[in-house]
Amino acid sequence: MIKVRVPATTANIGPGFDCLGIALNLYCYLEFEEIEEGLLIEECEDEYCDENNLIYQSMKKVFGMVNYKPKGIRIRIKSDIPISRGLGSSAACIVGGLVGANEISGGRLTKKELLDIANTIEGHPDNVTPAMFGGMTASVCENSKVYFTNMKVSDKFHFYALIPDFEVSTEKARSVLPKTINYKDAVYNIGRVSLLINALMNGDENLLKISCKDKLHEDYRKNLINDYDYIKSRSEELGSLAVFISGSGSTIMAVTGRDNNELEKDMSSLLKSLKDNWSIKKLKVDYEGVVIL
Ligand SMILES: Nc1ncnc2c1ncn2[C@@H]1O[C@H](COP(=O)(O)OP(=O)(O)OP(=O)(O)O)[C@@H](O)[C@H]1O
Ligand SMILES: N[C@@H](CCO)C(=O)O
Repeated sequence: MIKVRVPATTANIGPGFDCLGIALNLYCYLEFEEIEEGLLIEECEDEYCDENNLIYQSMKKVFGMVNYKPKGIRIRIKSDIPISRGLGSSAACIVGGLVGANEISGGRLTKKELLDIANTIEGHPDNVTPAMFGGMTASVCENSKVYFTNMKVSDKFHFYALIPDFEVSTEKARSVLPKTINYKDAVYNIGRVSLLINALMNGDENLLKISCKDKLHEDYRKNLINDYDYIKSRSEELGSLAVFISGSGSTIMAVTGRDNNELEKDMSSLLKSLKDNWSIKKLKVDYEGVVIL
């Protein structure tokens, strides 16, 4: 039996739409086994418990590429990554499925080759790259190949995920984006994402404050997240250096410059006063990416 652990990921990080992502220490655990026949998916939510399951569909891509025909497949899912909350649950399924299938079929593909397949399935590389390799990654895709760089985030920064009980699917969150953007907005983001990478690596708090801002997706998506503006402004008042939509939402990510117990306490009581149920999770950067346990 093969056991795989895949980290959650937060993508975009403000201005880095579809490019920047960070792996976090919240995990999806998967077990894989070749069985005599059929498809057995254990501990899976009913709506995902069939042939269309994203983990299984990802496995089939690897089997097809290396021409391996398993008799049957058993998958067990134990995931702490909430679904459709902007913490990379789909990337974790894809990366986990690809790595599991590669192990079952004799380990013929490299991690880099698996990343290229993962990106094709997900449609953008910003979650699957850190899920595969860990750390903070900047990635782009050219001719179906992912080119990326892997970086360390300064230990100075702390990540607080504010996770609501409602989902926002990536499909929905992409459907509200405009078809074109204007030059000014593109320039706004290009400058900021360049500075943001530097700020996160070097622990530059002032630069983080200025650079973690976005004009390409936040304004269009925030209406899908109840109380977004209120939570963001209160969180900034309480000492967050940056507050952004994690991936395509619905989670809101707050970054602080120190271990801020006060912020955690104050944010918890603020979130309790809202009409939806929100939880707050303090997360660290994961530097391992997917691992075979
Ligand atoms: N534990 C799971 N079991 C089965 N399928 C899952 C699981 N987690 C995620 N999925 C699949 O991933 C889809 C959710 O992907 P979606 O892109 O909407 O959200 P996300 O990946 O959590 O968010 P984001 O991409 O913004 O970080 C589900 O509809 C399902 O197909
Ligand atoms: N970059 C992606 C991340 C979510 O999958 C988006 O914002 O749509």
